[in-house]
Amino acid sequence: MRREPLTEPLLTLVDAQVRFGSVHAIRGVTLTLHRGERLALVGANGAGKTTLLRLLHGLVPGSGRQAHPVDGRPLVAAMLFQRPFLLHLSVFRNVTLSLWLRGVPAAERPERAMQALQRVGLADLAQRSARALSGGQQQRLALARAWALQPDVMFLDEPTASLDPSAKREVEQLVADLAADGVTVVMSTHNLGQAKRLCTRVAYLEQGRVLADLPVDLFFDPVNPPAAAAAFLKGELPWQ
Ligand SMILES: Nc1ncnc2c1ncn2[C@@H]1O[C@H](COP(=O)(O)OP(=O)(O)OP(=O)(O)O)[C@@H](O)[C@H]1O
Repeated sequence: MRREPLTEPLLTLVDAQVRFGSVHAIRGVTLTLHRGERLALVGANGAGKTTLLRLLHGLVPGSGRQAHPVDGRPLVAAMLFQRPFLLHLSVFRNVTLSLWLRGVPAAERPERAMQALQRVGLADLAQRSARALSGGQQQRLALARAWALQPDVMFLDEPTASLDPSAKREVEQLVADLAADGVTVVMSTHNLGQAKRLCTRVAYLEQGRVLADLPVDLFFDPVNPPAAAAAFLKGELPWQ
């Protein structure tokens, strides 16, 4: 497979550590995230994927993180959680409120919110209560809310984990669309097929360490799988 040249770095971790009391959740992780990459984090339950996403986003205190400026301004990032946290408000207000929280001027909010809702196919439901949406629609709303922020990078924590196959496909398509728009993506997933479909690079975590970090074709090389992840890959196949 042809390798894309690396673009400028957005985020760097150098020997990053995260501790929750006696739990050492991230141990000595060093990685650089470049603009335009789509990085999948894979590994068993408790390996540290969510914590690594939260560290990259700056949501947990940890050492060794550096966010780089983009075109001379601070990096803009957004995170999507496994189960979206939605307020008891309309679909539209859920988006405008997050724009308000990020300091977007009032005059810009309605248009940006509607554009984002159109992008995810929810414009017709703008006035409906967000809590009345189906699981797949809620995840699409969460994507719209993140996309409205015009982020450089999006962190997705198992974005399709609780969805049925058709909602899963819709959300996967939207993630692919966001990436095609130039948004850098880091996502955790237990679905290796999804990592293969959506990502350019895969990092395998075990007990808080990154044991393999490779371009997607090398990670899933059927002849020479990365030794550190071979047992995991064998256990998780066949892909869903
Ligand atoms: N807020 C917290 N307080 C204490 N321990 C935590 C906290 N968050 C995570 N941990 C611990 O850190 C380790 C890594 O958890 P994390 O949720 O990052 O794993 P994961 O790979 O995302 O797991 P899963 O696939 O089950 O979502 C686990 O041992 C977990 O119990």
